[in-house]
Amino acid sequence: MATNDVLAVHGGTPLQGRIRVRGAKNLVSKAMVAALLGDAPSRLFDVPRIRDVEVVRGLLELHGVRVSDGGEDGELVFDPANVERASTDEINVHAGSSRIPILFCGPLLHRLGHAFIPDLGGCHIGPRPIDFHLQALREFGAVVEKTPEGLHLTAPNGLRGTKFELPYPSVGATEQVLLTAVMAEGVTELRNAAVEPEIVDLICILQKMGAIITVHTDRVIEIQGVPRLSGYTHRPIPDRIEAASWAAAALATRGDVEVLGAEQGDMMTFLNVFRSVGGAYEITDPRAPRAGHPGQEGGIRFWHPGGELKATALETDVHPGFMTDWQQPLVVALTQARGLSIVHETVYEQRLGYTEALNKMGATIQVYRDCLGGTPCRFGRRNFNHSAVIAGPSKLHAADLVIPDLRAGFSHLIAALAAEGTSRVYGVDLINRGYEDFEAKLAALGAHVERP
Ligand SMILES: CC(=O)N[C@H]1[C@@H](OP(=O)(O)OP(=O)(O)OC[C@H]2O[C@@H](n3ccc(=O)[nH]c3=O)[C@H](O)[C@@H]2O)O[C@H](CO)[C@@H](O)[C@@H]1O
Ligand SMILES: C=C(OP(=O)(O)O)C(=O)O
Repeated sequence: MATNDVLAVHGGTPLQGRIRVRGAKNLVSKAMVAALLGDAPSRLFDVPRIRDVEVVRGLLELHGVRVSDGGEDGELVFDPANVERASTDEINVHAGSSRIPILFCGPLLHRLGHAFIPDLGGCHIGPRPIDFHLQALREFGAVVEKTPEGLHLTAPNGLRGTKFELPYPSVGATEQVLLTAVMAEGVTELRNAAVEPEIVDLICILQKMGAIITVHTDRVIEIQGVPRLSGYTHRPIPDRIEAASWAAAALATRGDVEVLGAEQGDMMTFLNVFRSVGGAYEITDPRAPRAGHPGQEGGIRFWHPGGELKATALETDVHPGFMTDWQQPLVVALTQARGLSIVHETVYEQRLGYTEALNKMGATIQVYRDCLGGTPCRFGRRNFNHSAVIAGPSKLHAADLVIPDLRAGFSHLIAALAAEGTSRVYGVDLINRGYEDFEAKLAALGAHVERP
């Protein structure tokens, strides 16, 4: 961590104002990988300036893809005319920085017959194995060799469509199958697929490129391989995790924040919980114009309507359930709710470690190994602290905090903003991995923060 990687946060001021979210971190980076599959340039709008985008851009450029800025702010153009092998040393510069490199497997195997994948990064919220990815790739005909420097993959007999059932609806493994199956020979049937909005948007992109993908009921996706794909032009779905994070910040600080660009459809489950704990929101998107504001850019306005927040019980789950990435920011707001809130984290086994820092600030959160929810999950009886009981309301006070990962980091930041006094938050640069210009946005919302 750099010595200046610290933010002094003077808490106690409600966040108020407007900020804007752009393309979703969890779609944009995959859309960039999809551009590798085309035989013509692709154009992507609303690309946020975040670390994951830089990493994927770097990897694409190493593989010969020309990446340039388009005419609009946030527009990137990818020209895959000269895709080529990159050296393992150069690729390894990006080792440990993101999870996206694993999705280069299928596209690179199609384009080059070989792929080298460095060690993955991403948030430390559980072991995060890639066994489903590798199993699926082997089913397609890939040969995977694990070496100390990373993964080498080849496809000596090409890639062929297959029938594959995921043991759990993994987002990344579903994307792996999609990005591989679209140009594999024959038909692929994927069962127990993830159907997150970011996946549906990736399917839209692939369809624009010429892919034939059918989403059946019951998490079944069928892909008919095609011999060539063209480029795409696409404006991605907005970042629903960032939008929910600002919503949680508004609630925890008793503030009022309009998130321009946020969309109701992909946030319905979050909105229901937000309202049931006592938060207020208004859909201000252009499809719901307000009198006197015709045609203005809209989104969702979130605010604390006064009075006390109410405790709730929630379980994180795959879509359409309550997203795991919403959990950490929302829990900070739950420390301000009267009564006992219960959170059962069913997607990652180790996503509650950040609650220790909240307790240090005055919160009362107890974590449990048991499944404290209606649905027993994969982690029950496996010794993982994956349920939490939050007793509130608690008065939060300032503390020195070290950011462990992206969403936990944002939750630390919200807690510092809601707390009385000045906190020092170390390792804040990690937040740039998924929150564009977060310091400028904090300033726009009236937060008192500074780099000491
Ligand atoms: C870059 C990106 O899009 N990240 C998102 C993506 O992560 P990511 O795609 O890594 O998450 P997955 O949906 O794959 O993981 C879900 C669960 O499946 C397990 N698993 C996954 C793959 C595998 O091969 N074996 C295995 O056991 C994981 O350890 C985890 O417990 O979806 C998660 C779930 O919505 C989000 O929290 C992340 O923000
Ligand atoms: C877990 C997350 O991301 P990643 O998969 O990139 O680590 C996240 O965005 O909250």
